[in-house]
Parts: sequence; C-alpha cells; structure tokens
Amino acid sequence: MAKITLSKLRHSYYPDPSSPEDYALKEIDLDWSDGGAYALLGPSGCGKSTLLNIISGLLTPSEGRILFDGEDVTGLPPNQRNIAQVFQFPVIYDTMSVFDNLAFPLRNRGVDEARVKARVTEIAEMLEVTDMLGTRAAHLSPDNKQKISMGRGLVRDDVNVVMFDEPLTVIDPHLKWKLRSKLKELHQKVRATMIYVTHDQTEALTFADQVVVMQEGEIVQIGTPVELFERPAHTFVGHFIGSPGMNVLPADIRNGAAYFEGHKLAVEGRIKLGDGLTQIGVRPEFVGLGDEGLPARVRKVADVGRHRVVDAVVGDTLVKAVSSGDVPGQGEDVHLAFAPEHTRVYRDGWLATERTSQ
Ligand SMILES: Nc1ncnc2c1ncn2[C@@H]1O[C@H](COP(=O)(O)OP(=O)(O)OP(=O)(O)O)[C@@H](O)[C@H]1O
Repeated sequence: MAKITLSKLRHSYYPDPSSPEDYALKEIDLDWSDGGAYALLGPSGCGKSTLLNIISGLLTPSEGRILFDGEDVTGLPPNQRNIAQVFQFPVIYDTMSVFDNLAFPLRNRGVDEARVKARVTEIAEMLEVTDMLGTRAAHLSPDNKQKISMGRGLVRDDVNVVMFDEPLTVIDPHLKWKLRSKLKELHQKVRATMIYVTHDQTEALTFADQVVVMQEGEIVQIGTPVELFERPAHTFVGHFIGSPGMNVLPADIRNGAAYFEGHKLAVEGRIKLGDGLTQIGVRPEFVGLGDEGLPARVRKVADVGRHRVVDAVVGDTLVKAVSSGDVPGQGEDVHLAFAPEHTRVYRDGWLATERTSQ
C-alpha cells in the first residue's frame, strides 16, 4: 500500500483555460497516508470522478503531479499504477464461480495456487460469502454480486490503493447499511489505503477516517466526521453535512460583534477582520428552545423519530432547532438560545471566527 500525494493538481477539459470557472479541478494539494480510509464527498459535478480518473491514470491532469510513496506516477498508464477499483456496477464474470471470480486478479498476476486458495478463503470469510464460493456468479443477487466485486478489489495485498466509486448505487436501500458497515470492518482488517467516492454523506461518514469535501472543483474541508460536523470550515460543509444542515443566517458585524435580526449574538471567539458577505452558522442541534434568547414563533414541527425538528421564525428568518424533549406547538412563541461555542461567523462562505482557547 502507498502514501498518495496530489501536488498542485489542476484540470481543465478546455484546451486554453483562462478563468477559474474553466477548471473542473481548481488547485488540489493533498496527502493521503498509507493504510488510511478516505472519502471524497460532494454533489454531482463537483469534480470527484475527474479526480478519481486522474489518480487511476485514465486522465492526465492539465497541471500538477501525483506521487505514490514519493514516486511520480503522473505519466504512468492505469495498468502500471497497481490500483484496484470497485465501480458502481458489479464487474464480475457471470460464467465463473464465486471462487474463480475472487481468484481472478491473483491468477492474472501469476500468484501460485496455494496462495490463491489461502487469500480467497480469507477474503470470502471477511465478506461472509464462504458458502457461495462454489456458486456460479450468474445466480447471485445484485448485492451479492457487488460484494464479490468488492472482494475482487480487496483480494490483492500488493496494490497501492483500492478505490471505490459510488459502490452502493445498485444496492437496495435496506441492504445498504449492511454493506456500508461491512466495508468499514474490511478496512480495519485489510488496512489498505482506500478512497471511497460518493455524494452520500452517510456513506462517507460511516466509512472514512478522513473526509475530503468538494464543491465546484475545490476542496472546501478535509476532516474527521466529527470535525466536519462540529466546526464546518465553509457554509457549504455545514449545509451539506447534517440532517437538517446548519442554519446559515444573515449577519451584520459592528464593532467586532455579530448581530442577527437586530440581536447581538455571542459567538465562539474573535471575528476576523475583512470584507464580504457575513453570515452566522449554527447547527440545529445547538439551538435551544426555552424562555431565554431570541424571540421567535414556531412555524412547523416535524417528528422524525428520535427527535423533533422545529422550524421557528425570528423576524423574517427561518431557524431550525432539533430537540429530543418537549417542544412548543405550531404558532406558539418561544425563545431560541444559540450555544456560543457552536455559533460562528462566515465571510463569503468561509469560517471567519477564531475559537477562543479554553
Ligand atoms: N469529458 C468532459 N468534458 C468536459 N467537461 C467535463 C467532462 N467530464 C466532466 N466534465 C465537467 O467537469 C466537472 C466535474 O465533473 P465530474 O464528473 O468530475 O464531477 P462528479 O463530482 O464526479 O459528478 P458525478 O457524481 O455526477 O459524476 C463538471 O462540471 C462536468 O460537467
């Protein structure tokens, strides 16, 4: 397995790019450690496939370099990069048995039969498909086919990286959670460098130790799932991750203090100086409902099982709050209290408060 470095990568599909909008990938600098579990997360069109294709060698970047363990592979074709890939749709041979499908990547590289048998048996146990080894792949259900496809990606232990490209797309929703946690478990056992590409926050946050969030060709934050939830570096991350996403509210900054709908708010720390559109970001989980705070009126309450989501209006602005206790009903007056350590200022989308050290 390898450490992967992306250095000053940029890519444009146009021959003569002139403005930042011409780039499907803006400048990307990234280090992925050997053996880590990473996710690339972002909405459709943000550049995930472009980046994946550059790493696998299907696409040559307009600028920058890709290094595996410090060795420049930018000019190498896919077959010389020693990568395993698992795609959206299962890639297996229907006429072969499950055993032969799993053995294929090893036999293809001339691994001896004793080692093939040992490794296939090991991977089959991890995937809990031992009882299917003799079955013809054509007879498998779609989710089992995709499991075997994943097994084929994991069976070689000499690859630099295993890349998963939206691997759960074809899986029934009620089976997704099973495969999601299976993959996490597999990473812990196999300890390969893995990159998981998805637009689904649950998949990314379940799988990865570190998530790279992309928007419009740019990395907006790299962090652990907890970091992305607790301290989004950009309003996009706050909005995209979480359900419901972070409240992003209009704000005025006067004399170093933040005001929302005319009320002064306590925020996590000092507000950085600068020009641009300022907004307040606070997650619904950190908005308390009670007798103190900003006066608001409840517009709607949604019961989503474990908790309730309350839509309240302050002045003209909608604020969401999540509560697991009793909540006021529709049309009632209430006060909202934003937890100061979780209330931040953003300027032109980017975090503009500094945390006061505790
Ligand atoms: N072959 C191409 N020629 C021109 N533009 C392209 C090409 N492939 C992708 N793009 C553009 O590059 C940008 C990034 O696309 P990309 O497919 O990498 O995003 P993505 O995040 O993988 O989206 P999806 O999940 O829909 O595949 C988009 O604006 C897309 O329209």
